Amino acid sequence: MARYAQVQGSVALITLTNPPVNALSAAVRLGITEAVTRALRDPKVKSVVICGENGVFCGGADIREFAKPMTGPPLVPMISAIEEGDKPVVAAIEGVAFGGGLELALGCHYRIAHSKARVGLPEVTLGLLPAAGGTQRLPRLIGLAPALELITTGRHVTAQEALKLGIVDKVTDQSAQDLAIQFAQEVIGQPLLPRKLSTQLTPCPPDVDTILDEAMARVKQRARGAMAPVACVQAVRAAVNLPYQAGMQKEQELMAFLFRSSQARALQYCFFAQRAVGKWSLSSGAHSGNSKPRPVTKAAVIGLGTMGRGITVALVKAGLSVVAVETNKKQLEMGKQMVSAMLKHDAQKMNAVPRLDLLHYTTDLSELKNTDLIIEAVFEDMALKKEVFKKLSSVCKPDAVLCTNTSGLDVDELASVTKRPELVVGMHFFAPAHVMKLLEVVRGSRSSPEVMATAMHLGKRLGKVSVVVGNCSGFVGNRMLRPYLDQANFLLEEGATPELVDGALEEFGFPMGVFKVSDLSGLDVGWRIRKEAGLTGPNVDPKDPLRRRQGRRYSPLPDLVCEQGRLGQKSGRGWYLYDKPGGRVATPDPDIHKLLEDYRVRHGIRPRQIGSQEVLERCLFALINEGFRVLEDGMAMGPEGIDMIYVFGYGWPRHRGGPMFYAAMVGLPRVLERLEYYQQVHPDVPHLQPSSLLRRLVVNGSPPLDKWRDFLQRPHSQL
Ligand SMILES: CC(C)(COP(=O)(O)OP(=O)(O)OC[C@H]1O[C@@H](n2cnc3c(N)ncnc32)[C@H](O)[C@@H]1OP(=O)(O)O)[C@@H](O)C(=O)NCCC(=O)NCCSC(=O)/C=C/CCCCCCCCCCCCC(=O)O
Repeated sequence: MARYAQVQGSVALITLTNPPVNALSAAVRLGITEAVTRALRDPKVKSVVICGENGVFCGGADIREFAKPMTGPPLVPMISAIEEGDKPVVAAIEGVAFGGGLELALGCHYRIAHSKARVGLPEVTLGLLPAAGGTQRLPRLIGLAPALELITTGRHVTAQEALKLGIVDKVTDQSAQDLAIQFAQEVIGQPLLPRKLSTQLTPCPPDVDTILDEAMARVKQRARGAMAPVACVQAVRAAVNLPYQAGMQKEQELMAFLFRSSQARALQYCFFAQRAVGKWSLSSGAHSGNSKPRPVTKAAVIGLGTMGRGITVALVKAGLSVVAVETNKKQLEMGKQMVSAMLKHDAQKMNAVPRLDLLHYTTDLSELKNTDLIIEAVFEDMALKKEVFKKLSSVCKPDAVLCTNTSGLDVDELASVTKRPELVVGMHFFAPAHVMKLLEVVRGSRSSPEVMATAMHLGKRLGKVSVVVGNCSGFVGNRMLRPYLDQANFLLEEGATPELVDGALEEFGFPMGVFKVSDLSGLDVGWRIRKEAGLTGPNVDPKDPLRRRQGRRYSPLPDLVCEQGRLGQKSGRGWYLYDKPGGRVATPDPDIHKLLEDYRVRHGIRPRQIGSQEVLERCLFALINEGFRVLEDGMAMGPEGIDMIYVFGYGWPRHRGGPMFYAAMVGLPRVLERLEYYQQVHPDVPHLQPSSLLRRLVVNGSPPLDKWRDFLQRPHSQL
């Protein structure tokens, strides 16, 4: 796992060999330890170079090992032995040096990086801290403020920035390994002590306490309950206040606390789940490994509303040539201006030139003859979308892929109006589409494996986390949202306020509670959907009482709020009050409290005290229950897909792993017991009826999440 060679007569070359990222597994650590001992003992060796095979230095500790009992030599003494040795050691960094990989490099006396290399300490994103000396050596090397920023955010830096910060000593466009070997010979005999970071003091500005206090306040505010960033600041504080060995002791103590935490487990689960969803498979046997994507060089977007503009920007940023179609001339002009502005803004941030040359605007669908893939993003109306698809089917080349950005309409119904249903697929982006990482790729019953591969591959090019889902109403994300929203409204009826419900959800870790999100999105969106579904407005069955629709409990509260012209942020009033239309700062509104009180009086509801626990259980367990139904219905490949949808699309706190992971952490028997309880209290809410899959899992001893698939009834997959 580490190769040893002697080169140029006196240089020992140690190469990490653990593809694909040379993670520091037990075997690699053993290999490095043995190789370093050999090099330090061999009198013919005067200096050492450490590098990684296949153009990657090291992706850090082996994350898969964290779930198992530790074996092999520990990292800390391994790195100390390198630093303490009396021969200069040079790290040759190609590809990446992340986490333990950078800590290994910091234990070396010199670091040389390839110009395309990136370095960083991303442990915080895994619920950990850089506990192989990273929190003690990096501040000593680059100073307090930059070290705090890198360690608490896990941000990756380019070789050029690493050079400026002083993390690396040289950057080369040639082979980092060759330069390191040459450099290792040049530094033989130079004093090593100043290069041993553990012997140095952290450079301290006079306002050191202020810097640390501000950093702590900042991470607490951003962390939304995540513990690792806070522990990172505490560890870096030790690098300032304590001698190196005591600082290391503090680093280990903090790591021991984080290492076994549920947050670390959740974040590490997310790391692997994010990668797992890219490896899709269909019930037909087609999968990401055997299905080839079609080449896409020219794409089109139909409709330049909010979604269409964001999708256009995302495509151009990925280097695709894009035809943007908008039949309404005024809307086209407005769209054009906004797309250009967004592209210019992004390019400015990255010091690049906006690729406006990749764009062509038109009102004419017949200009799509040569496009490889078209994304329809017109108004969410089935009749309109069908009309567009019919036209696309006749004007586009026969093998062009037709995608819809619908957020929940039937993809098969759209495919049925084309002459190529096998080339139709859903690509459900989330607003703003050029920013949000999530993409639901919706498989219609006739979507071909090739077309799935094309959509998934395009998602990857756009930098999205793409998840394959089945074609059901609302797909996965929005389908699970409905019971969550319903419960939030029912809680208002029963005695809660918007700020009480939102407070509990924000305390849980959501960036915004459900009512603030609704205000942000615009309350009229849901109102229109409810009208179309016959839940409110003229199509309501006259026999239905006000708080009952289609055989189940219904809360008309959101409709009443809309009827008062309170449409959310855009009108300056929604569930909250804003300082002006378009204002962002929500304040609780006495008028809403009055509306709720009057409503309860009118309907004879005695308000009761509602606590955070009930808010969380009712909102989150109802959502989770629908997640089990999604699995049972075969609409998702597995719980990982659902979790990634919620983490990347709906603000579910990553340190809680996603709803299905959270359910497993809470304990499935507990989730089942609470759902049964609430269902008894609210028998007219079918969403609270526990799913059969949840019951089956509990009966079978609550197996771990990666075994849930074994308990699905077959044939189950709609994918
Ligand atoms: C940028 C990457 C490296 C590569 O990206 P890309 O090219 O796109 O490829 P990927 O698809 O992401 O990855 C390819 C496959 O490799 C797998 N992978 C990647 N990195 C790792 C890794 N570090 N470990 C294991 N596996 C890894 C990945 O899953 C893919 O596999 P597959 O194809 O899906 O099967 C990118 O991958 C990346 O960013 N990787 C992660 C980098 C990272 O986060 N590194 C930090 C790791 S944590 C670390 O280094 C910690 C160091 C401190 C060590 C402390 C030592 C532990 C002390 C224990 C304390 C004990 C307390 C005990 C208390 C008690 O007693 O209870």
